[in-house]
Amino acid sequence: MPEPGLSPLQSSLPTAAAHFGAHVLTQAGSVGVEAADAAPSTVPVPAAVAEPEPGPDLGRILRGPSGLGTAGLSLAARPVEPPVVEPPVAPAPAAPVDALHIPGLYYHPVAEPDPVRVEELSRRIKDWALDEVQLYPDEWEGQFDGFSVGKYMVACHPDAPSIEHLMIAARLMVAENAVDDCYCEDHGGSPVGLGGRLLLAHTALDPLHTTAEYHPQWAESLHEDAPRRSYRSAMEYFVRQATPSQADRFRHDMARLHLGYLAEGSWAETDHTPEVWEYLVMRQFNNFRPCPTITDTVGGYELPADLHAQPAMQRVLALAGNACTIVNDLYSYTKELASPGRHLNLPVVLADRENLSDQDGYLKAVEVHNDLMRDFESEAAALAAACPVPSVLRFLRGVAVWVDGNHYWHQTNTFRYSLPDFW
Ligand SMILES: CC(C)=CCC/C(C)=C(\C)COP(=O)(O)OP(=O)(O)O
Ligand SMILES: [Mg+2]
Repeated sequence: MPEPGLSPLQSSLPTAAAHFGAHVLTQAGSVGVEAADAAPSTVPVPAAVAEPEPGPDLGRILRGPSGLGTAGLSLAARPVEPPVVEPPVAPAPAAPVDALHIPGLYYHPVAEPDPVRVEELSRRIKDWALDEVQLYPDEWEGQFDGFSVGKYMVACHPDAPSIEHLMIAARLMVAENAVDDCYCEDHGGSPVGLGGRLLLAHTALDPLHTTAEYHPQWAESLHEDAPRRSYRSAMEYFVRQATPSQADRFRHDMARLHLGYLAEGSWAETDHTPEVWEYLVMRQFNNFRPCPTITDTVGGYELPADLHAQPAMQRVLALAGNACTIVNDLYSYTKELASPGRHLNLPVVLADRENLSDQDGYLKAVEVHNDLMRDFESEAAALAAACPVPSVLRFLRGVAVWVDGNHYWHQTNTFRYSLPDFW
């Protein structure tokens, strides 16, 4: 069951996010107030967090440019704060009933995702998959529906101003899973030749620039299989909505993801079980990170590149992605045990490398997850206090909501996941 009480992140972010977020949402789209209300951001807020001095680099960015005629460009000085209005106190959402429960797992229940949005998004993403990218043959329809990407993305992006913004996230989520399933895992994937396939697919995100003679062959190749068709199309929609630096951020995160797939594949090929820390390295790359880091694009605003690049923000993003990904290791444990070959996940590696029983390996993985969650939350709270810029606060809130929505999707996806009998 979830632990009671406010996390450091909940204690410091919600008020700020509600104030600044509501402001930005109003600018971004018509459903702003409703969307902001749907986020679990209305918990009571205790006393303000003490503000540490920003480091020299962060201080410089917050002060903004200092040359002649730049007075209006300072991030810190920009008069964007609406009047402070305390949000209404809503009851904390309860854990869903017909769902999987991992005893001792630290997580935050979310409000039930808006069913109207879920239905509309589910309909539109299926149309895209079938009509625009010919994603799957008829016999995979049940698995596509059972994945419930509509519910997933509505839970993770309650502040999206429109269904079209949600479609940005949903297309990428479907495409990322298509590449993982078809190139790496159980829908025809294999470590053999993986590097070449991933590299060519990566150019659907980060295009080839070459001579007129060779360019057409490359362009045609992007239509040759479902992973490339879906990456190409999802990216085309994404870059229309994203700023150039958001697109660049995404490409970098996807390159990280592909590097992680390659390490996982090479260990599978040689039947190598990594040390626990080595596994954690691989899983930091083979990771959900590209999903929470588009929260600003999906929300209709931008976290400036300089603030995204801050080491403190990078640490928060890595911890959030790692917590999300170890959640997957816990919920997909039985699915992966049943899959062909030996599938690595944190419980399996812990049991092997630390000579633990399967049960103790699993229970230790729960602890590792909980530590990652707590570190994510305290580092995000510290960053929010050090850098109370509206876009930073809203972005941190968006990442936290993504982490919670990701947990919710795993916990409620009983079509895909089940739990071991360890308790
Ligand atoms: C959505 C996205 C960026 C996916 C990339 C990698 C991925 C599919 C995961 C991090 C989930 O892990 P896993 O491959 O183990 O997924 P399942 O356990 O099969 O659900
Ligand atoms: Mg898994």
